[in-house]
Amino acid sequence: MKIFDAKQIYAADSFTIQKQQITSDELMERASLQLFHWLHQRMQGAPVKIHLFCGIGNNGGDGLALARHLQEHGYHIEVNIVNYSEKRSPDFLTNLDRLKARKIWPNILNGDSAFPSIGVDDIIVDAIFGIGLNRSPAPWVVDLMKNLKATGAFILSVDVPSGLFMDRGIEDPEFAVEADFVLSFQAPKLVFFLPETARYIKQWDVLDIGLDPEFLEKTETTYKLMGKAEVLPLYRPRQKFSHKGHYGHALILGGSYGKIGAVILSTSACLRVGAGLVTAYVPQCGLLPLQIACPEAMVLTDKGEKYISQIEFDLEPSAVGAGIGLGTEKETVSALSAFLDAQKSAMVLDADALNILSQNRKLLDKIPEGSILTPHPKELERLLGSWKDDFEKLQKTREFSVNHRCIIVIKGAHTTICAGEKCYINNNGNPGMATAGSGDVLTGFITGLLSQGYEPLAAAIFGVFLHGMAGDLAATEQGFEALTANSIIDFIGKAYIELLRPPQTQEQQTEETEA
Ligand SMILES: NC(=O)C1=CN([C@@H]2O[C@H](COP(=O)(O)OP(=O)(O)OC[C@H]3O[C@@H](n4cnc5c(N)ncnc54)[C@H](OP(=O)(O)O)[C@@H]3O)[C@@H](O)[C@H]2O)[C@H](O)CC1
Ligand SMILES: [K+]
Repeated sequence: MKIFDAKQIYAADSFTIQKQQITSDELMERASLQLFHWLHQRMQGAPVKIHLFCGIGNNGGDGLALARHLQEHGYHIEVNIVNYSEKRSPDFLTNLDRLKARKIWPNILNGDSAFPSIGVDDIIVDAIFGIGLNRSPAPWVVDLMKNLKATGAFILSVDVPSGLFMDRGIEDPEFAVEADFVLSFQAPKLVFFLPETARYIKQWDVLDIGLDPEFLEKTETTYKLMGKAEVLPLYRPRQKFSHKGHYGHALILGGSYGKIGAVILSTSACLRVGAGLVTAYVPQCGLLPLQIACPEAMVLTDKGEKYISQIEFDLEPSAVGAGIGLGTEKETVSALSAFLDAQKSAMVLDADALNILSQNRKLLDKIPEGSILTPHPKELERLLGSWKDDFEKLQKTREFSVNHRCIIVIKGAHTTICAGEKCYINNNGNPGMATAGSGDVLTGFITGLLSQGYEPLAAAIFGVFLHGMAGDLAATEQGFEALTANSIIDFIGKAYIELLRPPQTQEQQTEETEA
């Protein structure tokens, strides 16, 4: 699913208005009717008080139009206008007149107004600011936002939580509304998935307001949300008359004294994602544990007892995943440097391999083209330097990806894959996966996919999605707390099955609900 920026949404608005020969007011009416239907379907006329807080722009206009539909259907509403500017938009004014014609008189809230009384079981509709926010809200508006939160009532935000910018971070964490639910028009917004702003959005849904489909199709976006529709076409089915040689020979390279477990996790993940053959290359102390834990894998040992000091082997792996538990000893750095000189095809670089690259920046030029780097945010910071907000972080990551011709997988709640100027945001996975070794498993998955012939970007996208899906299936059975990295490996088979399961027909869905 594409994630459009504010400029593209405004452009889609104007294009739609022109092509469909409608007025902007009609578009607002569509938007507000969608909001109303969503609410009405869930509330079924329940006598809960709904407090609408409307700004003076089009987001506020949506709120006013929604108030009218709610009132027409007998809902108990109270309308407040957050009067932060005198520049009221024409469609806001039209909807204000329509409300007044129905004898609904909104409270006008200014800096010195008392905050209306709201019960904890009431509902708040937040239509203060939409995608048009371009400066921090005035202190009294911030106070009002704090008061909304303090009521404990359910907050439904229209389009975006008020106070969030679409292209930069906020100055202070209190400058935005924390929404329990966001109803976003046409497409989700980037801020829903960024670590600094995602906390303002507990849940979200998209409302289709009929923006021109052709325009949306043609408009290229920097960000895409990964879903089954994007991931499934990447799948490479296994052939009936194939043998293990068709699925590549992957090499997992890493480990040091006390960190052999990481290699075990990566190696078994690589096997279980479908690699034909897997060899682990480890220091000598890793031989026994690996042979016992992963009997299907082969093991090659370095001459170093406790850490890798000179990478030498006599095989031509179809994919390499390096860095897990590697350590950053001086000899290991030289060994990795020499290895990178010889390695020509795209590989996966993780953990200490990334730390070594950050500390020895000359090595960055040796990264084979198309390689996949899988940093967690701290490792990313070591590679890129610090950033002022998530937007700058993503911009720097994209630049790094272009300059070093590699793919970067930023691990996190919404793992984000940057490949050149394009980024793909993952939307599955769960907090149970924030556990030791989860990243080692991901490295194993991506390496295993590369070895089976997936293109680097496809391997990264497919691997991240399957990893999240396996984690979700594991969490369903085990809960968040008991989930370990091994659980993710154990559920990879079910994740494949789930991914490949044909969509249910309407009849099957009904049968399931009735059962
Ligand atoms: N296609 C769609 O998705 C549709 C969306 N709709 C809704 O429209 C809003 C966007 O509406 P817009 O009027 O452009 O912007 P806002 O309502 O967010 O803001 C209104 C104006 O407020 C000014 N502004 C910005 N920041 C501040 C601030 N901190 N303090 C005071 N005022 C501020 C700014 O104007 P200025 O000229 O003063 O800079 C804004 O323009 C979208 O989110 C949807 O809810 C349509 O209803 C249908 C189509
Ligand atoms: K809003």
